[in-house]
Amino acid sequence: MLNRKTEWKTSSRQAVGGAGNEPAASAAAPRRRTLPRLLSSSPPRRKRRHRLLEMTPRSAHVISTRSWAMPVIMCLLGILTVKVFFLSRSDEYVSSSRVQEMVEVEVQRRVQQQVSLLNSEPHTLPSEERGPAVANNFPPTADLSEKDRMRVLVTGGAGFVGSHLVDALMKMGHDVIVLDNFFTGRQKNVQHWIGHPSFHLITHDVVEPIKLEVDQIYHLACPASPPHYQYNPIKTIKTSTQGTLNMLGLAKRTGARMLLTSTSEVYGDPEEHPQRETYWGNVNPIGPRACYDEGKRVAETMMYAYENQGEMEVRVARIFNTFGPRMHPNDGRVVSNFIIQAIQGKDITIYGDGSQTRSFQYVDDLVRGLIALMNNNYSGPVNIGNPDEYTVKDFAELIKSSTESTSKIIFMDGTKDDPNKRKPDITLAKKELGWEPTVAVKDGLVETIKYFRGELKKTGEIIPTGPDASKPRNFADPDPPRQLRSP
Ligand SMILES: O=c1ccn([C@@H]2O[C@H](COP(=O)(O)OP(=O)(O)O[C@H]3OC[C@@H](O)[C@H](O)[C@H]3O)[C@@H](O)[C@H]2O)c(=O)[nH]1
Repeated sequence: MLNRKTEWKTSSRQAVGGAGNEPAASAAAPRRRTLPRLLSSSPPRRKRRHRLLEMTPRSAHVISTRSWAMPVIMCLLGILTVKVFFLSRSDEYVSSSRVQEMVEVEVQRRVQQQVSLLNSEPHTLPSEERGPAVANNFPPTADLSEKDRMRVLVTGGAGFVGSHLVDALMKMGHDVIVLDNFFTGRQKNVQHWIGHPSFHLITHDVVEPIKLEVDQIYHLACPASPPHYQYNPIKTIKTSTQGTLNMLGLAKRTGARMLLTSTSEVYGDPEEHPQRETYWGNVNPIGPRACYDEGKRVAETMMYAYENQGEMEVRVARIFNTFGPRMHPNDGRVVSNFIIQAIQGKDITIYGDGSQTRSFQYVDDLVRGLIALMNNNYSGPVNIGNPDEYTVKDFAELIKSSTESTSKIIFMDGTKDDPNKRKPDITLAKKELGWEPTVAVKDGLVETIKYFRGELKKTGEIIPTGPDASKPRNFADPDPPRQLRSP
């Protein structure tokens, strides 16, 4: 050992010194070697690798002095070669060319599958390929001529009213485009049209602009139930203002006629009864309902400003309380709450003393009214509602008897700025549109109760959305209250 070390030291000195009898080179070499040692105990990795690869006279000398190293290295190489040979024959070993071959085959298989899907008619595909969202049979649609068929946009088309309007337009034979951000809308409301060549569903928030080619626009998008629109008042205002501006911009660019679904809430807590379209309303501009009421009022203002300035065709429907199948189980409005409570034997909750009045129309009548207004020459605002007026207390009794419920009717605190009375004057709609409601409230209730019984069967229990859900959203808590989530 000692001899070898000495031999190595001697030979390394010989190697360095022997490399050059020039003094400059031999003086510089020790300085280069000692500097890294000051910084670390071993030389840097890169340098070490470099030294191994470099065949300097010193390393050549080291190899030559370790003559036993060569057979060991050869032996190791031999073992490695044998191992690679056996591995390549085993099942676990897959060469890179084989991997590439397998990938190509798989890609080809998938492309062929997609091409065959595209070539088949959507309604003839086996159900497992279509997925659960596509209906087996579409409802029948009219075969309109190219001249009569229109591209109709329905914003909020997956909502309660929107989806019924979509049904009517599809059945008439038009091409229908639905825009919905699914805040209160549900895909299942329009599921029966998915896959139909004339139906297009786009997930989109009207607060953002969109470019489409359309002939008519029904602009419904906006939460309409008090707990929903009060949940995020700023968003409600943006939807009615920015959303309506975006749709007006689209209408102007395409030359489409546009209908805004406004509301009886533009009359606020009315001092005129029943309300005619000429009444200017009584709205608290800073109350909890203002985000919706004032939002719709300014939306109406924008519609007529565009009409006056832009030579556009606009229509405004002031919709009164509406009910029917596809109302959201967490809607929170009086019809859905009372039915849900009654069929589950829960307390029927009246806000206030129940003397306030409302007039209820069935959704089919509303849809007929909207289509009549859109396709009529009259362009001023028109009330669309059923003048059949009830106190909320009488309405609770009606629901209780219609459902043969054992529920108790209870009275809770009234809500702020709740209008005391509401009933449409529909003289104008009768005269200009030849429209009036045809479905009696009791008949409409039969269908609606049947629908909610079906929903209850699917979900087991429905917890009605109470007045607490109306509290504006706290921005520190981004999680929506349970009542606003889809069941
Ligand atoms: O559980 C309930 C729910 C509601 N109510 C009361 O029932 C009356 C009707 O309330 P709703 O929530 O159904 O609807 P509102 O009439 O207040 O607003 C509606 O007006 C017309 C539409 O444009 C809108 O859809 C909506 O804003 C109110 O007096 C309300 O306080 C109850 O007594 N109990």
